[in-house]
Amino acid sequence: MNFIKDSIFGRPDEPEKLKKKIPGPGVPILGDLPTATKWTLANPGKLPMHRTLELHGQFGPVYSFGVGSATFVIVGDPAMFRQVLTHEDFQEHINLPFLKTFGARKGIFMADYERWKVHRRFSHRILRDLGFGKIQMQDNILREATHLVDDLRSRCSEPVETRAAMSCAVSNVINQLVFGKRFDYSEPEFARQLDSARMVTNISLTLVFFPMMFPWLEGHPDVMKALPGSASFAEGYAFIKAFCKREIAWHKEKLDFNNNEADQPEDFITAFLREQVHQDPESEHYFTDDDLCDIVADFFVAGTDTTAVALTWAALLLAKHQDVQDQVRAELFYLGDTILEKQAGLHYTRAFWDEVLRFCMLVPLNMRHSVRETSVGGYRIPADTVVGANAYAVSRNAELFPEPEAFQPARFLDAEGCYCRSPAMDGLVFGAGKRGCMGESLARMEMLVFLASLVQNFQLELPEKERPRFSEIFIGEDGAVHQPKQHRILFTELHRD
Ligand code: HEM
Repeated sequence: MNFIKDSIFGRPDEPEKLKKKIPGPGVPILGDLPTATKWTLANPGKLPMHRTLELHGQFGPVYSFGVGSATFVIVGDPAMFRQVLTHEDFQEHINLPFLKTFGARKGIFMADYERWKVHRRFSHRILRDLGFGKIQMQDNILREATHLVDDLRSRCSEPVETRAAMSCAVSNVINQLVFGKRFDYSEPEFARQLDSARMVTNISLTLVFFPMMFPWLEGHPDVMKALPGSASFAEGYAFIKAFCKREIAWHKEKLDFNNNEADQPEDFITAFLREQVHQDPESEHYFTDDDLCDIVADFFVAGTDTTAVALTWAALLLAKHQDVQDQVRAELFYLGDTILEKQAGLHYTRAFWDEVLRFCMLVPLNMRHSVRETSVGGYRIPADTVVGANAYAVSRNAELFPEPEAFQPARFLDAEGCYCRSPAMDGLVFGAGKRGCMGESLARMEMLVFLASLVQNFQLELPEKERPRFSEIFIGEDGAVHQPKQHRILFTELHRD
């Protein structure tokens, strides 16, 4: 029994160890600011996630640094990583003052604990009723895949910026689910929507961390709004909220609340509004229109660029590794629309996806905060400490994943070529525990269907011009999601004989 408990939550820490100071970089008073600046200047083009790995090697699996009044603890050992994600002492996401400044308080991601609990439970129920993550969603995704293929086919003569194409397809799946409609890829309104999602996802880490280091900024929204990257984030977020508000108003207008026939609501907003009329507006758990707007905005932001960027990485890796592309295609080429029913037998494709997600690490650092005093790895963690579960360090752990910098889908296959899930992948990509990703099953479905539609219809290649840039493209860019640098891929149509 103790063994099971320890492997899930980690081993209880011995009291005498808890007195140790957590090692880490930095100098007295100025903290990590000079050391981080020196590293950035010495490593142009590299990202903070790369530094976390170096610090992990230098200081060990738990290290800490301070800047301003904030202390950050970063945990990169696999068992401790899972402890941070699943233990109730770390069940809250970090307080992100900049998000609150721009009005994101009532959805799921940033809601206070009590509100989060109600919103998450309720949203889960609605999504389940809408067939979320189940085979019913398949039709929506398959339909969108045909639009994606048509779009790429019309642009076969020249290299295509993959991320933009993937964003259209992925976003329309969320649009169907949440708003009950899809957009034509050429609609200007849709382009604005996608630009806005990108402005939000491309948020600079300065904007994320600076206000945490200098909390007095929270009382000075004007200064916060002047920080670098803030204008673009604010513009993107305001557009998404305004769009969600318009959609809610439109749904309210057309919805017939007296018609109880509609047991099977067609989208999230309709289901939410139907529930709202049965609630007592005086109750503390009453769902307001503002709650709905923020929840819907959370789904839109969390569900668009994450999956689109995963597909962009996958396309890039297929273009780079033609042998891998051949093997994925061999498994998917003749499956047509039956892909999701057959997925259990798609051994190479499942291994491919695990390796893509391990290799590119979309969310390298999963940030939580300690809700009470606790401990990790023998160190005392005071209440209200920001604790980062370093998924990137786990993904580069050579004991778990030999030659971690090599892209090798076969590492997830056994000697017979059967897919073999590694327990080390648990929580690595989608988080885990009560705060784990709400969209994992949908994202996995989309990744599989859209990937199949690409390899069934096109040969993917890196254009000559992009080849020398490969390592630069690969180091990628920061933001809420780790993404490859902008690039283009050549899609050549395949003909079935
Ligand atoms: C490849 C695609 C995706 C990746 C890599 C991803 C990753 C993540 C991660 C790492 C978290 C934080 C988990 C934690 O703290 O343990 C998260 C949270 C979340 N994700 Fe995703 N996600 C993806 C797709 C989606 C989709 C499609 C949706 C919605 C439809 C979605 C909705 C959410 C929401 C609402 C949360 C906040 C959960 C909470 O705070 O309780 N995600 N996601």
